Amino acid sequence: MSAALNLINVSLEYPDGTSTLKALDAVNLSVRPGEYLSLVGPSGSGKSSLLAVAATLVKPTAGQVIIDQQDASALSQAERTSLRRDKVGIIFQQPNLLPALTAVEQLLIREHLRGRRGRGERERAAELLDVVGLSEAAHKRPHQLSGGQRQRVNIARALMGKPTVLLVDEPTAALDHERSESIVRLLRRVTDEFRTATVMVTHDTEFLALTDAVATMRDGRISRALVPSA
Ligand SMILES: Nc1ncnc2c1ncn2[C@@H]1O[C@H](COP(=O)(O)OP(=O)(O)OP(=O)(O)O)[C@@H](O)[C@H]1O
Repeated sequence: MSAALNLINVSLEYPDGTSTLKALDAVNLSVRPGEYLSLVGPSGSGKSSLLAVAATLVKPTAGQVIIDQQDASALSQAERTSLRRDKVGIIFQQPNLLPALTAVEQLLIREHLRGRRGRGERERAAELLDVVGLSEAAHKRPHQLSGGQRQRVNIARALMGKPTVLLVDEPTAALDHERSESIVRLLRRVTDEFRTATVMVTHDTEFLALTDAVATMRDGRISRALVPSA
């Protein structure tokens, strides 16, 4: 099966005084639909840079980012924005929910702004809240939800646009052990059910066995290994 996300020889350089700093150094990575990849590595090794480039939020200095057969590097900025909107789900460490909105409204707001206000959207939002175990909390606002529940809303919201690629940055950083495990398990389940190519940056090495493979970053370079068995 062809990859849903393909990075080919991707480099990202930042100016650093008189020289340049290579945040990404000729990175090659491909992730298939239904595959759940952990991305680990020390602070400053390039994990966030890789997610930002894969999300098409940052243009690499060199190389290609291919999402669902489309080469983002060959697109205009407007085309990249619509590729991102249609194909990429992004889950940041902090859920960034809007305080005034209920859980179901958090899922609907983006569709609403896109002019999609039909019954289909409301049904999908209800279905996704069920998938993440929050049917009962659909009408609660963020301050009435626990940290784990807020992160579940964040995950459901990222799935609203039916993404091909799901990029997740430290989803468990603010959670205790038990809640962290249930979030990693939930991401496993949605990866299987929705066939997303999921990349999760994590420091929680104890949950790596729930994912299919581990890529390690060091000084902007990546190595990929099969996941060690639990
Ligand atoms: N906007 C920027 N301008 C200049 N240098 C940057 C910028 N963003 C990142 N860097 C540098 O690029 C390198 C990779 O950073 P990156 O944030 O991708 O690492 P990371 O592995 O995600 O780190 P952490 O685990 O601490 O979040 C670091 O040396 C960092 O200082």
